[in-house]
Amino acid sequence: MAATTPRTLNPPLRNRTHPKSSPRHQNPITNTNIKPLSPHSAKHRRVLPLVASLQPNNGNGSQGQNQNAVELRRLLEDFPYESNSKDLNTLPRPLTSAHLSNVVSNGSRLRVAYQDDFFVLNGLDHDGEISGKRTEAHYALAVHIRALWGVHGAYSESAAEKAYPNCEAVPCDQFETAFDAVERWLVDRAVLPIENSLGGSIHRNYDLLLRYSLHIVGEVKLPIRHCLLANHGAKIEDLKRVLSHSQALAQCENTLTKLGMVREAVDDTAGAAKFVALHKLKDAGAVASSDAARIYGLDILAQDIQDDSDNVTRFLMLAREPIIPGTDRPFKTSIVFSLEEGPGMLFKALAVFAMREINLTKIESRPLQKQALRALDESNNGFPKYFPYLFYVDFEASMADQSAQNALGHLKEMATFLRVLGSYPADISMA
Ligand SMILES: O=C(O)C(=O)C[C@]1(C(=O)O)C=C[C@@H](O)C=C1
Repeated sequence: MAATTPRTLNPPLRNRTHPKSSPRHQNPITNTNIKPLSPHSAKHRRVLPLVASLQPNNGNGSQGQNQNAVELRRLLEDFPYESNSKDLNTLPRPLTSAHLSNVVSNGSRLRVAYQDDFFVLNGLDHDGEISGKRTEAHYALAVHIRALWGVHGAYSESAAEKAYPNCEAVPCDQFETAFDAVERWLVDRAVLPIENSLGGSIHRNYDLLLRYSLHIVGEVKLPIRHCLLANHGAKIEDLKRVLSHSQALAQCENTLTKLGMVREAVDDTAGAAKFVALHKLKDAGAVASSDAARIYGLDILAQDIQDDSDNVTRFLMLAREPIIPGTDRPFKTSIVFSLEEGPGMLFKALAVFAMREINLTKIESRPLQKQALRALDESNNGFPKYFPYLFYVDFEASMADQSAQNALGHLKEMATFLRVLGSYPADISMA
Protein backbone atom coordinates (compact mmCIF):
# COMPACT_ATOMS: atom_id res chain seq x y z
CA MET A 1 0.00 0.00 0.00
CA ALA A 2 1.30 3.46 -0.87
CA ALA A 3 2.39 5.60 2.06
CA THR A 4 0.95 8.89 3.17
CA THR A 5 3.42 11.51 4.32
CA PRO A 6 1.71 13.68 6.92
CA ARG A 7 2.77 17.30 7.11
CA THR A 8 2.07 19.94 9.65
CA LEU A 9 -0.74 22.44 9.22
CA ASN A 10 0.93 24.85 11.59
CA PRO A 11 4.07 26.49 10.23
CA PRO A 12 6.24 27.80 13.06
CA LEU A 13 6.76 31.11 11.30
CA ARG A 14 3.15 32.06 11.83
CA ASN A 15 2.63 31.87 15.52
CA ARG A 16 -0.44 33.55 16.93
CA THR A 17 0.95 36.74 18.42
CA HIS A 18 -1.68 39.43 18.42
CA PRO A 19 -2.38 41.24 21.64
CA LYS A 20 -5.90 42.55 21.98
CA SER A 21 -5.16 46.20 21.25
CA SER A 22 -7.75 48.84 20.60
CA PRO A 23 -7.43 51.25 17.67
CA ARG A 24 -6.68 54.08 20.02
CA HIS A 25 -3.50 52.32 21.10
CA GLN A 26 -2.24 51.98 17.58
CA ASN A 27 0.10 54.49 15.99
CA PRO A 28 -1.85 56.83 13.74
CA ILE A 29 -1.24 56.24 10.05
CA THR A 30 -1.36 59.25 7.80
CA ASN A 31 -2.94 59.49 4.37
CA THR A 32 0.51 59.92 2.86
CA ASN A 33 1.07 56.22 3.56
CA ILE A 34 -1.83 55.34 1.30
CA LYS A 35 -0.97 54.56 -2.29
CA PRO A 36 -3.79 54.91 -4.80
CA LEU A 37 -5.17 51.67 -6.19
CA SER A 38 -5.20 51.21 -9.93
CA PRO A 39 -8.84 51.56 -11.04
CA HIS A 40 -8.29 48.62 -13.41
CA SER A 41 -6.82 46.16 -10.94
CA ALA A 42 -8.80 43.19 -9.72
CA LYS A 43 -8.07 44.36 -6.20
CA HIS A 44 -9.66 47.70 -6.91
CA ARG A 45 -12.78 46.05 -8.25
CA ARG A 46 -13.03 43.71 -5.28
CA VAL A 47 -12.48 46.28 -2.55
CA LEU A 48 -14.13 49.30 -4.14
CA PRO A 49 -17.15 49.43 -1.83
CA LEU A 50 -14.86 49.16 1.13
CA VAL A 51 -12.41 51.81 -0.03
CA ALA A 52 -15.23 54.17 -0.99
CA SER A 53 -16.45 54.11 2.56
CA LEU A 54 -12.97 54.89 3.83
CA GLN A 55 -12.50 58.32 2.28
CA PRO A 56 -11.60 60.87 4.99
CA ASN A 57 -14.34 63.30 3.87
CA ASN A 58 -17.17 60.87 3.54
CA GLY A 59 -19.28 62.81 5.92
CA ASN A 60 -19.00 60.74 9.05
CA GLY A 61 -16.60 63.26 10.57
CA SER A 62 -15.49 61.06 13.46
CA GLN A 63 -11.78 60.96 14.12
CA GLY A 64 -11.99 57.43 15.52
CA GLN A 65 -13.77 56.19 12.44
CA ASN A 66 -11.26 57.93 10.18
CA GLN A 67 -8.44 56.30 12.06
CA ASN A 68 -10.11 52.93 11.66
CA ALA A 69 -10.62 53.72 8.00
CA VAL A 70 -6.98 54.61 7.53
CA GLU A 71 -5.94 51.49 9.41
CA LEU A 72 -8.21 49.36 7.22
CA ARG A 73 -6.88 51.08 4.11
CA ARG A 74 -3.32 50.33 5.24
CA LEU A 75 -4.36 46.76 5.79
CA LEU A 76 -5.68 46.51 2.27
CA GLU A 77 -2.38 47.86 0.98
CA ASP A 78 -0.50 45.28 3.05
CA PHE A 79 -2.91 42.52 2.28
CA PRO A 80 -3.89 42.26 -1.37
CA TYR A 81 -5.57 38.90 -1.01
CA GLU A 82 -7.85 39.32 -3.97
CA SER A 83 -5.43 40.77 -6.46
CA ASN A 84 -4.68 38.96 -9.69
CA SER A 85 -1.95 41.42 -10.56
CA LYS A 86 1.54 40.19 -11.39
CA ASP A 87 2.95 43.34 -9.74
CA LEU A 88 5.12 42.14 -6.85
CA ASN A 89 3.68 44.85 -4.59
CA THR A 90 0.14 43.64 -5.06
CA LEU A 91 0.67 39.91 -5.01
CA PRO A 92 -2.26 37.89 -3.69
CA ARG A 93 -1.76 36.11 -0.43
CA PRO A 94 -4.04 34.65 2.20
CA LEU A 95 -4.95 36.24 5.45
CA THR A 96 -2.54 35.23 8.19
CA SER A 97 -2.70 35.84 11.91
CA ALA A 98 -0.21 38.69 11.39
CA HIS A 99 -2.90 40.64 9.51
CA LEU A 100 -5.34 40.47 12.33
CA SER A 101 -5.14 43.89 13.89
CA ASN A 102 -8.21 45.24 15.58
CA VAL A 103 -9.94 46.88 12.65
CA VAL A 104 -13.59 47.14 11.83
CA SER A 105 -14.96 45.86 8.56
CA ASN A 106 -17.30 48.56 7.30
CA GLY A 107 -17.53 47.49 3.67
CA SER A 108 -20.92 46.95 2.09
CA ARG A 109 -20.26 43.38 0.92
CA LEU A 110 -20.27 40.56 3.41
CA ARG A 111 -16.67 39.48 4.01
CA VAL A 112 -16.45 35.72 4.54
CA ALA A 113 -13.30 33.95 5.73
CA TYR A 114 -12.43 30.43 4.67
CA GLN A 115 -9.36 28.33 5.28
CA ASP A 116 -7.09 28.16 2.29
CA ASP A 117 -3.69 27.49 3.68
CA PHE A 118 -0.46 28.15 1.87
CA PHE A 119 1.03 24.71 1.67
CA VAL A 120 3.77 23.79 4.05
CA LEU A 121 6.28 21.56 2.42
CA ASN A 122 8.65 19.07 3.92
CA GLY A 123 11.38 20.59 1.82
CA LEU A 124 12.06 22.22 -1.50
CA ASP A 125 15.25 21.76 -3.41
CA HIS A 126 16.42 24.24 -6.02
CA ASP A 127 14.15 22.75 -8.64
CA GLY A 128 11.19 23.13 -6.38
CA GLU A 129 10.95 19.39 -5.78
CA ILE A 130 9.61 18.26 -2.44
CA SER A 131 12.27 16.38 -0.55
CA GLY A 132 14.21 16.02 2.66
CA LYS A 133 13.54 17.73 5.93
CA ARG A 134 11.72 20.98 6.50
CA THR A 135 13.87 23.98 7.43
CA GLU A 136 13.16 27.65 8.13
CA ALA A 137 14.42 28.47 4.65
CA HIS A 138 11.94 26.07 3.14
CA TYR A 139 9.13 27.75 5.00
CA ALA A 140 10.30 31.11 3.74
CA LEU A 141 10.28 29.77 0.21
CA ALA A 142 6.84 28.30 0.65
CA VAL A 143 5.60 31.67 1.91
CA HIS A 144 7.15 33.34 -1.08
CA ILE A 145 5.51 30.94 -3.52
CA ARG A 146 2.25 31.56 -1.84
CA ALA A 147 2.79 35.28 -2.01
CA LEU A 148 3.62 35.04 -5.68
CA TRP A 149 0.65 33.02 -6.74
CA GLY A 150 -2.05 33.06 -4.14
CA VAL A 151 -4.39 30.11 -3.99
CA HIS A 152 -7.95 29.98 -5.20
CA GLY A 153 -10.05 27.04 -6.20
CA ALA A 154 -10.27 25.28 -2.81
CA TYR A 155 -13.55 23.57 -1.97
CA SER A 156 -13.84 25.88 1.03
CA GLU A 157 -14.00 28.86 -1.30
CA SER A 158 -16.90 27.28 -3.20
CA ALA A 159 -18.62 26.58 0.12
CA ALA A 160 -18.20 30.23 1.19
CA GLU A 161 -19.73 31.34 -2.10
CA LYS A 162 -22.58 28.85 -1.80
CA ALA A 163 -23.31 29.98 1.75
CA TYR A 164 -23.08 33.69 0.94
CA PRO A 165 -23.57 34.35 -2.78
CA ASN A 166 -21.75 37.52 -3.92
CA CYS A 167 -19.73 37.64 -0.75
CA GLU A 168 -16.14 38.75 -0.73
CA ALA A 169 -14.38 35.44 0.04
CA VAL A 170 -11.24 36.03 2.10
CA PRO A 171 -8.70 33.16 2.19
CA CYS A 172 -7.08 32.51 5.58
CA ASP A 173 -3.95 30.47 6.06
CA GLN A 174 -5.29 28.33 8.90
CA PHE A 175 -8.65 27.44 10.40
CA GLU A 176 -7.71 29.38 13.50
CA THR A 177 -6.94 32.49 11.45
CA ALA A 178 -10.49 32.38 10.12
CA PHE A 179 -11.92 32.18 13.67
CA ASP A 180 -9.65 35.05 14.69
CA ALA A 181 -10.60 37.15 11.68
CA VAL A 182 -14.29 36.99 12.62
CA GLU A 183 -13.66 37.57 16.29
CA ARG A 184 -11.57 40.66 15.51
CA TRP A 185 -14.12 42.12 13.06
CA LEU A 186 -11.78 41.80 10.12
CA VAL A 187 -14.39 39.73 8.32
CA ASP A 188 -18.08 39.21 8.98
CA ARG A 189 -18.40 35.44 8.74
CA ALA A 190 -16.29 32.29 8.44
CA VAL A 191 -17.23 29.16 6.52
CA LEU A 192 -15.25 26.13 7.66
CA PRO A 193 -15.47 22.36 7.01
CA ILE A 194 -16.68 20.33 9.98
CA GLU A 195 -17.28 16.84 8.57
CA ASN A 196 -17.12 14.82 5.41
CA SER A 197 -19.27 11.84 4.49
CA LEU A 198 -16.19 9.71 3.71
CA GLY A 199 -13.41 11.17 5.85
CA GLY A 200 -15.40 11.95 9.00
CA SER A 201 -14.95 14.88 11.34
CA ILE A 202 -12.52 17.78 10.99
CA HIS A 203 -11.41 17.61 14.63
CA ARG A 204 -9.46 20.84 14.60
CA ASN A 205 -12.60 22.83 13.97
CA TYR A 206 -14.48 21.08 16.77
CA ASP A 207 -11.74 22.15 19.15
CA LEU A 208 -11.73 25.72 17.82
CA LEU A 209 -15.51 25.98 18.19
CA LEU A 210 -15.02 25.62 21.91
CA ARG A 211 -11.98 27.86 22.19
CA TYR A 212 -13.67 30.77 20.41
CA SER A 213 -16.99 32.34 21.26
CA LEU A 214 -18.38 32.43 17.73
CA HIS A 215 -21.89 31.24 16.94
CA ILE A 216 -22.97 28.75 14.30
CA VAL A 217 -25.49 30.64 12.14
CA GLY A 218 -25.89 28.15 9.31
CA GLU A 219 -24.58 25.11 7.52
CA VAL A 220 -23.91 24.34 3.91
CA LYS A 221 -23.31 20.98 2.29
CA LEU A 222 -21.09 20.78 -0.75
CA PRO A 223 -20.72 17.76 -3.04
CA ILE A 224 -17.00 17.04 -3.36
CA ARG A 225 -15.93 15.63 -6.70
CA HIS A 226 -12.21 15.05 -6.80
CA CYS A 227 -10.14 14.93 -9.96
CA LEU A 228 -6.64 13.67 -10.57
CA LEU A 229 -4.78 16.62 -12.11
CA ALA A 230 -1.42 16.75 -13.84
CA ASN A 231 0.58 18.94 -16.20
CA HIS A 232 0.01 18.72 -19.94
CA GLY A 233 1.69 15.63 -21.36
CA ALA A 234 1.86 13.69 -18.08
CA LYS A 235 0.00 10.38 -18.08
CA ILE A 236 -1.37 8.49 -15.09
CA GLU A 237 1.41 5.89 -15.39
CA ASP A 238 4.04 8.67 -15.16
CA LEU A 239 2.79 9.79 -11.75
CA LYS A 240 4.72 8.44 -8.78
CA ARG A 241 3.15 10.66 -6.15
CA VAL A 242 0.10 12.77 -5.59
CA LEU A 243 -0.34 15.90 -3.49
CA SER A 244 -3.51 17.06 -1.76
CA HIS A 245 -5.24 17.94 1.47
CA SER A 246 -5.16 15.00 3.90
CA GLN A 247 -8.98 14.79 3.86
CA ALA A 248 -9.04 14.71 0.08
CA LEU A 249 -6.38 11.96 0.01
CA ALA A 250 -8.38 9.97 2.55
CA GLN A 251 -11.52 10.37 0.43
CA CYS A 252 -9.67 8.86 -2.57
CA GLU A 253 -7.93 6.10 -0.59
CA ASN A 254 -9.06 3.18 -2.81
CA THR A 255 -8.25 4.85 -6.13
CA LEU A 256 -4.83 6.05 -5.00
CA THR A 257 -3.96 2.68 -3.50
CA LYS A 258 -4.88 0.97 -6.78
CA LEU A 259 -2.68 3.43 -8.65
CA GLY A 260 0.17 2.79 -6.18
CA MET A 261 0.93 6.49 -5.73
CA VAL A 262 2.75 7.91 -2.72
CA ARG A 263 0.50 10.47 -1.03
CA GLU A 264 1.86 13.82 0.10
CA ALA A 265 -0.46 15.74 2.39
CA VAL A 266 -0.39 19.52 2.02
CA ASP A 267 -2.72 22.13 3.42
CA ASP A 268 -5.30 22.45 0.69
CA THR A 269 -6.30 20.87 -2.59
CA ALA A 270 -5.91 24.03 -4.66
CA GLY A 271 -2.44 24.64 -3.18
CA ALA A 272 -1.47 21.15 -4.31
CA ALA A 273 -2.69 21.88 -7.85
CA LYS A 274 -0.83 25.16 -7.89
CA PHE A 275 2.39 23.54 -6.71
CA VAL A 276 2.25 20.86 -9.39
CA ALA A 277 1.59 23.50 -12.05
CA LEU A 278 4.13 26.01 -10.79
CA HIS A 279 6.94 23.47 -10.76
CA LYS A 280 5.83 21.79 -13.98
CA LEU A 281 6.12 18.46 -12.20
CA LYS A 282 5.88 15.47 -14.49
CA ASP A 283 5.99 12.71 -11.89
CA ALA A 284 3.47 14.22 -9.45
CA GLY A 285 -0.22 14.92 -9.70
CA ALA A 286 -2.74 16.66 -7.47
CA VAL A 287 -6.14 15.67 -6.15
CA ALA A 288 -8.30 18.77 -6.47
CA SER A 289 -11.44 20.15 -8.09
CA SER A 290 -12.10 20.74 -11.77
CA ASP A 291 -12.13 24.48 -10.85
CA ALA A 292 -8.55 24.14 -9.63
CA ALA A 293 -7.63 22.42 -12.93
CA ARG A 294 -9.04 25.38 -14.85
CA ILE A 295 -7.46 28.00 -12.61
CA TYR A 296 -3.98 26.45 -12.68
CA GLY A 297 -4.05 25.13 -16.24
CA LEU A 298 -3.76 21.44 -15.40
CA ASP A 299 -5.20 18.48 -17.31
CA ILE A 300 -7.88 16.31 -15.70
CA LEU A 301 -6.55 12.73 -15.97
CA ALA A 302 -9.42 11.18 -14.01
CA GLN A 303 -12.72 12.46 -12.67
CA ASP A 304 -14.78 11.47 -9.63
CA ILE A 305 -11.91 9.55 -8.05
CA GLN A 306 -13.39 9.74 -4.52
CA ASP A 307 -14.23 6.34 -3.05
CA ASP A 308 -17.96 7.00 -3.10
CA SER A 309 -19.89 9.14 -5.54
CA ASP A 310 -21.90 10.59 -2.62
CA ASN A 311 -18.98 12.53 -1.20
CA VAL A 312 -20.28 15.53 0.71
CA THR A 313 -18.55 17.96 3.04
CA ARG A 314 -20.60 19.87 5.57
CA PHE A 315 -19.38 23.39 6.33
CA LEU A 316 -20.44 25.61 9.24
CA MET A 317 -21.19 29.31 8.88
CA LEU A 318 -19.85 31.22 11.89
CA ALA A 319 -20.59 34.73 13.12
CA ARG A 320 -19.97 36.90 16.15
CA GLU A 321 -23.69 37.10 16.96
CA PRO A 322 -26.22 34.26 17.06
CA ILE A 323 -29.27 34.35 14.83
CA ILE A 324 -32.76 34.35 16.30
CA PRO A 325 -33.94 30.75 16.07
CA GLY A 326 -37.17 30.25 14.17
CA THR A 327 -39.74 27.51 13.69
CA ASP A 328 -40.73 28.44 10.16
CA ARG A 329 -38.32 25.91 8.59
CA PRO A 330 -36.21 22.95 9.69
CA PHE A 331 -33.65 24.06 12.25
CA LYS A 332 -30.70 22.32 13.78
CA THR A 333 -29.04 23.05 17.10
CA SER A 334 -25.43 22.27 17.98
CA ILE A 335 -24.29 21.92 21.57
CA VAL A 336 -21.20 20.86 23.47
CA PHE A 337 -21.27 19.40 26.96
CA SER A 338 -19.31 17.37 29.46
CA LEU A 339 -20.44 14.88 32.07
CA GLU A 340 -19.34 13.46 35.36
CA GLU A 341 -17.61 10.10 35.12
CA GLY A 342 -19.90 7.15 35.79
CA PRO A 343 -21.72 4.23 34.23
CA GLY A 344 -24.44 5.15 31.76
CA MET A 345 -23.87 8.90 32.01
CA LEU A 346 -23.82 9.45 28.27
CA PHE A 347 -26.80 7.14 27.84
CA LYS A 348 -28.78 9.21 30.34
CA ALA A 349 -27.64 12.47 28.75
CA LEU A 350 -28.78 11.41 25.29
CA ALA A 351 -32.06 10.08 26.67
CA VAL A 352 -33.20 13.69 27.23
CA PHE A 353 -33.52 13.96 23.45
CA ALA A 354 -34.93 10.48 22.84
CA MET A 355 -37.74 10.95 25.36
CA ARG A 356 -38.83 14.11 23.49
CA GLU A 357 -38.58 12.50 20.05
CA ILE A 358 -35.74 14.84 19.07
CA ASN A 359 -33.55 13.32 16.40
CA LEU A 360 -29.77 13.52 16.80
CA THR A 361 -27.86 13.99 13.55
CA LYS A 362 -24.29 13.92 14.85
CA ILE A 363 -22.35 13.08 17.98
CA GLU A 364 -18.65 13.63 18.35
CA SER A 365 -16.53 13.12 21.44
CA ARG A 366 -13.29 15.00 21.80
CA PRO A 367 -10.72 14.74 24.54
CA LEU A 368 -10.52 17.98 26.41
CA GLN A 369 -7.67 20.16 25.17
CA LYS A 370 -5.55 22.11 27.63
CA GLN A 371 -6.19 25.31 25.66
CA ALA A 372 -9.93 24.80 25.93
CA LEU A 373 -9.52 24.28 29.63
CA ARG A 374 -7.69 27.59 29.85
CA ALA A 375 -10.48 29.32 27.95
CA LEU A 376 -13.02 27.94 30.41
CA ASP A 377 -10.89 28.97 33.37
CA GLU A 378 -10.42 32.48 31.99
CA SER A 379 -14.15 32.94 31.64
CA ASN A 380 -14.29 32.10 35.34
CA ASN A 381 -17.56 30.34 34.89
CA GLY A 382 -17.07 27.82 37.61
CA PHE A 383 -16.94 24.73 35.44
CA PRO A 384 -14.92 21.88 36.87
CA LYS A 385 -11.26 22.08 36.09
CA TYR A 386 -10.80 18.52 34.89
CA PHE A 387 -13.05 16.37 32.78
CA PRO A 388 -11.84 13.97 30.17
CA TYR A 389 -14.25 14.29 27.25
CA LEU A 390 -16.42 16.84 25.56
CA PHE A 391 -19.47 15.70 23.60
CA TYR A 392 -20.56 17.68 20.58
CA VAL A 393 -24.14 16.92 19.57
CA ASP A 394 -26.28 18.21 16.69
CA PHE A 395 -30.02 17.70 16.94
CA GLU A 396 -32.96 18.44 14.68
CA ALA A 397 -34.84 21.15 16.56
CA SER A 398 -34.77 24.90 16.99
CA MET A 399 -34.00 26.56 20.29
CA ALA A 400 -37.36 28.24 19.75
CA ASP A 401 -39.02 24.81 20.22
CA GLN A 402 -40.26 24.19 23.75
CA SER A 403 -39.16 20.55 23.51
CA ALA A 404 -35.57 21.59 22.74
CA GLN A 405 -35.54 23.98 25.67
CA ASN A 406 -36.90 21.28 27.96
CA ALA A 407 -34.31 18.80 26.72
CA LEU A 408 -31.47 21.23 27.37
CA GLY A 409 -32.89 22.16 30.78
CA HIS A 410 -32.92 18.46 31.61
CA LEU A 411 -29.40 17.93 30.24
CA LYS A 412 -28.13 20.86 32.31
CA GLU A 413 -29.14 19.01 35.47
CA MET A 414 -26.58 16.30 34.76
CA ALA A 415 -23.95 18.12 32.67
CA THR A 416 -20.85 19.61 34.27
CA PHE A 417 -20.61 22.02 31.34
CA LEU A 418 -23.06 22.92 28.56
CA ARG A 419 -22.87 25.46 25.77
CA VAL A 420 -25.18 26.04 22.82
CA LEU A 421 -22.94 26.59 19.79
CA GLY A 422 -25.82 27.70 17.57
CA SER A 423 -29.37 27.12 16.43
CA TYR A 424 -29.59 27.58 12.67
CA PRO A 425 -31.51 26.59 9.52
CA ALA A 426 -30.62 23.08 8.38
CA ASP A 427 -29.25 22.66 4.86
CA ILE A 428 -31.76 20.15 3.51
CA SER A 429 -30.64 20.56 -0.10
CA MET A 430 -28.90 17.17 -0.10
CA ALA A 431 -31.18 15.26 2.24
O1 LIG B 1 -8.44 21.70 0.50
C1 LIG B 1 -9.54 22.18 0.22
O2 LIG B 1 -9.87 22.45 -0.93
C2 LIG B 1 -10.48 22.44 1.31
O3 LIG B 1 -11.34 23.24 1.12
C3 LIG B 1 -10.38 21.66 2.58
C4 LIG B 1 -11.26 20.41 2.63
C5 LIG B 1 -11.33 19.84 4.08
O4 LIG B 1 -10.77 20.39 5.00
O5 LIG B 1 -11.99 18.82 4.26
C6 LIG B 1 -12.64 20.73 2.26
C7 LIG B 1 -13.43 19.86 1.60
C8 LIG B 1 -12.94 18.55 1.15
O6 LIG B 1 -13.48 17.59 2.03
C9 LIG B 1 -11.47 18.44 1.17
C10 LIG B 1 -10.71 19.36 1.78
